[in-house]
Order: sequence, then C-alpha cells, then structure tokens
Amino acid sequence: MAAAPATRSREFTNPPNYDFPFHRLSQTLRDPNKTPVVLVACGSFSPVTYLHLRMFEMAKDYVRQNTDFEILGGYLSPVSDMYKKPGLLSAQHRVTMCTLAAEDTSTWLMVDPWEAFQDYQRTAVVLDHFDHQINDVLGGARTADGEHRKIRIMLLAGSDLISTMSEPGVWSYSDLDHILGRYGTFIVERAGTGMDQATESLARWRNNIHIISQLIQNDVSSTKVRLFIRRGLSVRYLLPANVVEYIEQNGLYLEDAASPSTPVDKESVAGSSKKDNPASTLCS
Ligand SMILES: Nc1ncnc2c1ncn2[C@@H]1O[C@H](COP(=O)(O)OP(=O)(O)OP(=O)(O)O)[C@@H](O)[C@H]1O
Ligand SMILES: O=C(O)c1ccc[n+]([C@@H]2O[C@H](COP(=O)([O-])O)[C@@H](O)[C@H]2O)c1
Repeated sequence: MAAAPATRSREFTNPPNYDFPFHRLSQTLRDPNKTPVVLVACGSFSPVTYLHLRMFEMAKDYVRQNTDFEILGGYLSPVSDMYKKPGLLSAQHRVTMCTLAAEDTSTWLMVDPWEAFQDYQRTAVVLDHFDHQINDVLGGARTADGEHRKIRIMLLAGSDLISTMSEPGVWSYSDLDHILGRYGTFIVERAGTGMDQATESLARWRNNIHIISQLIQNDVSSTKVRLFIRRGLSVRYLLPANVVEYIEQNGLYLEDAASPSTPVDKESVAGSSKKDNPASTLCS
C-alpha cells in the first residue's frame, strides 16, 4: 500500500478532556550555549518495558557526552488503538501502564495520551503536536537570563523502527523529510537490526540522525513479555513492579489478543520487519 499523503497543518484535534502534560518539563535551560531538546518516543508500549524507559537514559548519556543539546524532558506517546497491531491492548490500559512506569521510575519522563485517544496519527503529525504544545502554547524555554529559546523536538526510537524508514511504501518521503530534516532522531541500537540496514537510504539527513550503541545488550521486547505472560512465566524485573501488578490485577495478556478491527492495518503502516519471532526466541 502506498504511504499516506503528507498533509500538515498546525490545527490539531484533541481527544475529549485532553490536557498536555508538562509537570516534569523543565523550561529553564541550564547552559545557555546548548540547544534545548525534548525527546519523544512513539510506539505501542503493549506493555511498556524497562527497555523503553532505558532508551531515554541511554539518550541522556549520549547527549551529555557527544552533543551540544540539553534535554529538558521526555515523553512516551502510545499509539492509537486504530494502529491495528497484534497484541495491541486498549489505549486506556497502555496509557495507564506507561504512566505508572514513568511516574514511579523517573523524574523527567511523562506520558502524552494525545495520540492514544484518537484516530491514528502519523509520527510527523505527532511531533508537530509536541512542537505546538511545547513551543507555541507553553512558550519554549528560557535561559537563566530570561532569553527565550525554542525547544527542539526529537524522535527517540529503536533501530527496528528506524529500519522501516528504509522500506518502500511505509513512510512518505515528505514525512521522513519532516521528521528527520526538521526534527531529527536518536536511534538506539537493537539486537537483530543492523545500524547500516536501519539507516540505509536516510543518508541525506545524517546530520540529524544520532546513533546510540547499547553498551549493555538487552533484548527485552513487549512481544516476549506478552508471550511469557500467556505461558504463565514470570515477567518480574523486565518491567516496573507496579506495571507487573497492574497486568496481574487486570488479567491482561492472558489471551492471544487479536487487535480490534480497525481501518488502519499495522502491516501496511509499519511494514512487517519486526525482530521478534516468538517461535524462534523462546523454547516451547
Ligand atoms: N530492546 C529494545 N532496544 C531498543 N529499542 C527498543 C527496544 N524495545 C523497544 N524499543 C523501541 O521502543 C519503541 C517503542 O517500541 P514498541 O512499543 O514497538 O516495543 P516493542 O518491544 O518493539 O513492541 P512489540 O514487541 O510489541 O513489537 C520503538 O522505537 C522500538 O524500536
Ligand atoms: O508516520 C508514519 O508514517 C509511520 C509509519 C510507520 C510507523 N509509525 C509509528 O511508529 C511506531 C511503531 O510502533 P511499533 O510498536 O509498531 O514498533 C508507531 O508509533 C507508529 O505510529 C509511523
């Protein structure tokens, strides 16, 4: 299927009763010589794992050691239920689990439910939404001297997600140009997806693509967590304890969940190059 046409505007549809979360967003730039940045991770988060949370910490270390950026906040943006993907639990559960995880384990991560509680939104539009909320509505950041600075929004993603950007027909060219040209990305290396493969054909935006090596290899994935739960295996220490408790209390992932019947077919949106083949990653 051809990629969706890239139409963009600064008009955004908000879900009912929506407020943009910014309780942990710092709007003061500590070092006036740095560029303020907010990281946004888009994905299913079904369920959120420690790896999703660690991506932000890896990015923080990378930014401090290799760049002139200063991170002012980080957001998880769970995808809409309309993103038809096997194992995608309802947005309500996914947003709740992400919120439990972020609030309990971090001082700077937040969960934005904007994308989750409405129709499917392309990642370029999601980044525009963050740019609008953070820069237009909240007014960006200020230095200690009160000088205004625009906060740069950047996509944080694993290499499997970025590799879909090199697959024909998945992302529109103009969205890629918008995401990688205007915003930029931090890519966390992921077992099973080579960086060369992931960034193949994205070379024209190379100055906006930052590659982060996983110094401690960790191959946790939501797919494996779901499979463990279905088989009655423990998932403790793969995700935050309060998320494990929430899953147990609500009896989540016990069934081989089929995603809701919806207009957007996940395979046509993100391709089918997932690294996880449960049959090959777990003994039966
Ligand atoms: N172990 C990991 N290493 C690096 N990046 C990861 C890892 N797990 C998830 N990510 C990244 O987190 C983002 C959100 O991921 P997503 O919700 O799809 O998790 P997932 O574990 O890949 O899910 P699933 O197994 O259901 O496909 C994506 O950019 C993905 O590449
Ligand atoms: O905007 C696009 O065209 C686009 C194409 C493919 C994937 N995405 C996004 O990438 C994310 C993929 O998540 P996942 O769980 O399928 O790895 C999800 O947030 C999608 O909305 C977005």
